[in-house]
Amino acid sequence: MSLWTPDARAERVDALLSRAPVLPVLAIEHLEDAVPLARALVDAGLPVLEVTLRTAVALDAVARIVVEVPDAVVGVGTVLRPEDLAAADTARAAFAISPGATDALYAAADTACIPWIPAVASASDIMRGLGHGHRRFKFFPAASSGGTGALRAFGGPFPQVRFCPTGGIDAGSAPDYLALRNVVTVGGSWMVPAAALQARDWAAIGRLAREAAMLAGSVAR
Ligand SMILES: O=C(O)C(=O)C[C@H](O)[C@H](O)COP(=O)(O)O
Repeated sequence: MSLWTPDARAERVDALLSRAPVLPVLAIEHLEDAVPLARALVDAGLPVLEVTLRTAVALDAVARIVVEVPDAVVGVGTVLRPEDLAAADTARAAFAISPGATDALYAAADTACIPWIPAVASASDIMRGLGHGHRRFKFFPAASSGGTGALRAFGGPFPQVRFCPTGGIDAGSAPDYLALRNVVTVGGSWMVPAAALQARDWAAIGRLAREAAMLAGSVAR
């Protein structure tokens, strides 16, 4: 038995992800970077963040951002196992998002209060997700799984499905994705270049984030 109806789940994910055209995907190595990085992104107009579980401090970073940057909508990324989903909930993240999906995660998400966004890369993946009552998916790795052409093609058999394409997208290609009716938001790390993060150059990250936040305005759907 699921706590979520398909409608409730899709509405909740849309409400979260549609707050910004771009979802920054973050790998935070140093806990002290979490709050200034989140502030730079939120102030630039990108309030929805994905903090990936790729680093040891990720969950502590989420907890800090939740408390200290109240305007941020923080999700936990790289959710690979049900334990990760539970940890995201405990850290008071707004959502959890994965690079793929497993039966164990589909089952755990049914009884979790935190909304979970599985990822797909094929029509079969989408059909499996639909069978579990999901209609919102990350599309990963977007660029190498067919990019905008694949998303346009998915729109035929799956008109009720919308996506957050992520993986290999940058400021140049993001507008092409955002122009598609079945794209809610675009995920990516391009606005947080490794060198700028290492140098704690929040101004440079803020500039790139501001450009990313303006992308939706340049797109006619
Ligand atoms: O770690 C995860 O859970 C992922 O799904 C992977 C990330 O979303 C992408 O690696 C971001 O892609 P880039 O913008 O190409 O850096």
